[in-house]
Amino acid sequence: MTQRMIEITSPIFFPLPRAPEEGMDLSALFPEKRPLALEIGCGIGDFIVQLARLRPELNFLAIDIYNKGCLKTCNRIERAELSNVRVLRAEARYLLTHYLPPESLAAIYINCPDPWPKKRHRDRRLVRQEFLQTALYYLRPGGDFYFSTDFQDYAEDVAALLPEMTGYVNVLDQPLVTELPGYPLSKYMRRFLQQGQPIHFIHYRRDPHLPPEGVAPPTIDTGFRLHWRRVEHA
Ligand SMILES: C[S@@+](CC[C@H](N)C(=O)[O-])C[C@H]1O[C@@H](n2cnc3c(N)ncnc32)[C@H](O)[C@@H]1O
Repeated sequence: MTQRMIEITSPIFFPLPRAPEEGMDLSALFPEKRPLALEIGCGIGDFIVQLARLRPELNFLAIDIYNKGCLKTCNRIERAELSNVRVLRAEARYLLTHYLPPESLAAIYINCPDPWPKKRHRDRRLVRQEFLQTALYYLRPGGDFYFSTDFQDYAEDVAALLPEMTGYVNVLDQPLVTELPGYPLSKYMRRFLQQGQPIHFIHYRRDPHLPPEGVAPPTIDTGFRLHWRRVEHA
């Protein structure tokens, strides 16, 4: 699908260069130095605006490949006068593996990622084993991994993968929950809840005792939408 590109001039938006530049440090985009967290697929920004208010001790990168969503997110952040969010138009795996140092994230949030409900499209899902391995590499020890979805089988797949992986510990006493007190609701979550569909939440953490050498570097080099950056900027 081709997107109509709207130029984003908001000071909240950071136009990511095609390739990382020498000495580039995304944590320097913020007026105050704080631990850095990442929301992947921020949509129109209604989750991040709530979260950034709730967690003023963190700086947030909110990313999406959807240009109009980035624009709407910037507008929301500007209206809310929040200084701890920057919006980037970026593909998740590309951003992680090209622009962020290992162990640089205090938290990763992924809400209602594209579910790819058809069986033959399941391998297009973002959150699979390779992705979880990559996320672990970029989380700092003790860093949080949050995942929510309205798709039960997506939630079950992720909930089955995580206990098998060295380096993640479950923060909850169950693999999946349908309520996570204090966790803001995104646009998609609200929509599904209004339709009577539950949202499934997962909250793991990188094992705080896992040494850096205990985490394998990412191997992701293929995957649906991973070509996006090259295509869009060609
Ligand atoms: C179903 S929407 C959910 C939006 C929002 N998180 C919510 O819960 O309301 C999924 C979003 O993820 C974005 N997205 C999908 N794949 C992505 C990727 N690989 N990297 C970054 N964003 C992605 C889409 O453009 C879309 O805005």
